[in-house]
Amino acid sequence: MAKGRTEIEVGADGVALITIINPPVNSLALDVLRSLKESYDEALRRDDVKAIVVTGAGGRFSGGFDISAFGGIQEGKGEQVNAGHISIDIVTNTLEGARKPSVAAIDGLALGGGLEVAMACHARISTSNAQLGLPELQLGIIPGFGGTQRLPRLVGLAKALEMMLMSKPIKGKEAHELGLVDAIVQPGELVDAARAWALDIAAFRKPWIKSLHKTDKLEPLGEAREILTFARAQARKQAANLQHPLVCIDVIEEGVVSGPYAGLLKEAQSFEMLLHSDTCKSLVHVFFAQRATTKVPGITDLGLMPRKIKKVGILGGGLMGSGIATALILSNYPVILKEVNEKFLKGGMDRVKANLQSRVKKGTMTQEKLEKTLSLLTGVLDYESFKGVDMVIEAVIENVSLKQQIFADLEKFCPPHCVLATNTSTIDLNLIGEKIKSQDRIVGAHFFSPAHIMPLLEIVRTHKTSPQVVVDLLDVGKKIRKTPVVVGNCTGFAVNRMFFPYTQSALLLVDHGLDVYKIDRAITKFGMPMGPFRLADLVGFGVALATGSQYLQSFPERCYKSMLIPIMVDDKRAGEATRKGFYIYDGKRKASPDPEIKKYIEKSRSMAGSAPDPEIMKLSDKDIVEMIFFPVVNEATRVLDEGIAVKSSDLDIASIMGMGFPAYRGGVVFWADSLGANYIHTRLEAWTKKYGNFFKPSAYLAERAAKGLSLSAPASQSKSKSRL
Ligand SMILES: C[C@H](O)CC(=O)SCCNC(=O)CCNC(=O)[C@H](O)C(C)(C)COP(=O)(O)OP(=O)(O)OC[C@H]1O[C@@H](n2cnc3c(N)ncnc32)[C@H](O)[C@@H]1OP(=O)(O)O
Repeated sequence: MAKGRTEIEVGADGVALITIINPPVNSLALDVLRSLKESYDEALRRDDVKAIVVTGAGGRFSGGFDISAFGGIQEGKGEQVNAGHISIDIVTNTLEGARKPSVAAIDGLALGGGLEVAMACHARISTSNAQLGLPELQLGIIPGFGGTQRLPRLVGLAKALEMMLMSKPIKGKEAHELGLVDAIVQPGELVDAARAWALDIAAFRKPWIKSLHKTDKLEPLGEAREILTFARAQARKQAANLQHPLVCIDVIEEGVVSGPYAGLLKEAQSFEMLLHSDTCKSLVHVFFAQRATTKVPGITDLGLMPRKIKKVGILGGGLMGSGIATALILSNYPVILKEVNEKFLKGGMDRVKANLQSRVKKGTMTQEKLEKTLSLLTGVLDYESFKGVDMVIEAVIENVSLKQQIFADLEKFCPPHCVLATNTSTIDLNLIGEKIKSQDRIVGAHFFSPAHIMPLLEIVRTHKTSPQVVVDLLDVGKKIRKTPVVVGNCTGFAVNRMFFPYTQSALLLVDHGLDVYKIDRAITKFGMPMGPFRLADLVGFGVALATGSQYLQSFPERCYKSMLIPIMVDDKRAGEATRKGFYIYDGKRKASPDPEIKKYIEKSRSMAGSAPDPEIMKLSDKDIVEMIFFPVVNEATRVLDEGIAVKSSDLDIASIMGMGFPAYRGGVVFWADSLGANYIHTRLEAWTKKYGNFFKPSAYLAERAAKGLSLSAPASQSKSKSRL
C-alpha cells in the first residue's frame, strides 16, 4: 500500500491545485514524492493548466521527509532513498525548472523537506502562525532537498545559518519580514490568494523567481566568509563532538563560493554520508523515543479520556513548588499556592514572579502578559480553598512524616476526584500514602529543577494508582510542554535510581587514586553538561548525603560509600551554595579547581583503606567514561528488569532530559547497545573482581550478554519478566 499521495484538481481558472496527503503531518514519504512528480507532470502536460498551487491537507503543508523511513535506509532494508536524485530531478528540475509557475500555500507547518519543496516554488503565501524551518540538524543530517542553497538566497546567510544550526523554525509573520514568504493571509483565504498569485506570475504581473538563482540577499563574499568563520567557531564551541553542523557550513560555503549547482551536488553527497552516521541513528531514535513516552501499555490503551483539570493546588513555595507553579500558570492553569506562614508564602510568590520577570528581561514575555499570568496565582495559608482543586502537587521538603500528615489533610479537604500528586524525588510513594484511604489517587509528579525550564516530568505510579489518574497527569504534563515518562515506584524511581552510581563510581575512582578534575574533564568531553563533581557541587552536599543514605538503605549490597563528602561537610564545604565544594566559586559562579581538596581526599583514602592504584591512575578518558557509565547502564538494566520502566527507550529519554546524557548518543541504553551487552558485562565482571560488588553485573545484563541479545530487546525475547 502506498504511504501517502498527492491529489491534483484543476479549476476553471486554470490553476492546478496539488495537495500533499499523508496524515498526520503530510510527511514526504517516497510515495508522496513520486506522486508529487506525477501530479506536476500532469499539470505541465495539460493545456487547461496555466499555473500550479501546492498545499498540504488538513491545515499542514508538510513536516518534511518521512523520518520513519530512515531506519530501513540505514539498515539497507526496504527502498533506498537517493536524496541527490530527488533534489535535482524532482525539486530543482520538475518544480523549480517547470515552464509553468507554482506557488506554495503554507498553513500549519513547512519543515525540512516540506519547506524545501515550498522554496522551489516561485512564490510562497503563508498564514501568520505557520511554522517554517529546516530542523534537519536535530536529526544529525543536513537539509537534503536543496535547503542549504535556497534558504541563504532567500533570507541571507546569517539568518539561514541561525535557522539551520539551531533547528529553530520561525513563524509565518517573521518569514514574511525576512522575504522567505511573499504574503501573509488568513487561513480561509490561503488557497485563493495563492491561486491568484500563481496566475499573476503566469501573466507576468508578478515576478517569476527561482530561489536558486537569487543573489540579492547573499552577503558579499568577504562578509560571507566572516559569517561562516564565526558560525564554525560557534558550532565547535557548542557541540565539540558533532560533525554535521560543520558539514552543513561547508556545504553552504560551497554554494556561496562555487555557485548553487556545485552546492547542490555537495549537499547530496554530504546528506548521504550523514544519513548513515551514528549521530543520525541516535538522534532519529531519540525523535521517536520521545514521542513514544506517552504510549503506556495498560494505561493509555484503555480508551480513558483525561478529565479536565481546572485548578491545581501546590503545597510548598520553595524552589520546586514555585517552579512547578510557574510552569502551570504559564500554561494557563489557575494555581493555589499554600505555605505555612506569611514569610514563606511571600518568598514563594516572589520566586514565581522572579521566574516570570526573567522572561520579560529576555524579551520573551511582555509586562502585560506577566501581570495576566501572575493573576492566575493565589497564595493561601490554609486548606479552605482546596475544596475547589482538581489536582494537588505536594512539593515540601523530603520528610516522610510531614508528607504523610499533608496527604491525610489533603484527603480531608480536597474533593473526592482530586488527583493527589507528590513531587518527591526519592521517597517510596506507598510510604507517603500509608495513612490515607485514597491510595488509588496517589501519584508521583517528579519535576526536575528548575521545574519551569527542565523538560522532563517523571510520573510515578504505584500498584494502586488508578490508570485514570496517570492519564490525567499525562495530559497536564503535555499541556505544560513537558515530556512525561511513566515509571514504577521504588527508591529514586527511574532517573535518580539509574544515576546514583554515577557519583558513586566517581568517588570510588578518586579513592583509588584518580584526580577529581580529570574525571570531570573526561565526562564533559564525552558530552555531559558537567562532570559528577561539578554536579555534586551544584546539587549541594546536603542533598547528596540525604539521597545517598536512601540508596544505601535500599541497595546496600551495591553502594559504594566514600567518606569524602562527609569529611568536606565537616569542614563546612557543602558545594556551590557555600562557594566551596570540589571546586571554589567566585561571585559569578565560575568554578575553579582547588588544590586544597587533596587533604580531604587523602583522609578519605585512608578511611577507606585504599592506596592509589597505578592502573586507575593511568586510565584513559575512554576507560574513565566506561567506569563511570557502565554502573549506570547496569542499574538501568535492573530498572528495566523490575518493570520500573516499561521500555528501554523511556530510560533513554529520561537520561537525556533528566541528567543531560548527550542526545546524539541516543540515551543510556541505546549507547550501551552500540557497545554491546557482552563487552559491558565482561568489563563489569573484571572490575567486580578487583574493586568489589559495586560493579557486579545484574542478572538481566548477564543473561543478555550470554544470549547475545541487545539490552533494549523486549522482555519476550529473554526470560526476564516485568513485575509491574
Ligand atoms: C531531505 C530533507 O531535508 C530531510 C527531512 O526533511 S528530515 C525531516 C525534517 N522535519 C522535521 O524534523 C520535523 C519533525 N517533526 C516535528 O518536529 C513535529 O512532529 C511536528 C512539529 C511536525 C509536529 O509536532 P506535533 O504536532 O507535536 O506532533 P508529533 O507528536 O511530534 O507528531 C505527530 C506524529 O507525526 C509523526 N511525524 C512528525 N514528523 C514526521 C516526519 N517528518 N516523518 C515521519 N513522521 C513524522 C510523529 O512521529 C508522530 O507520530 P505518532 O503519532 O505515531 O507518534
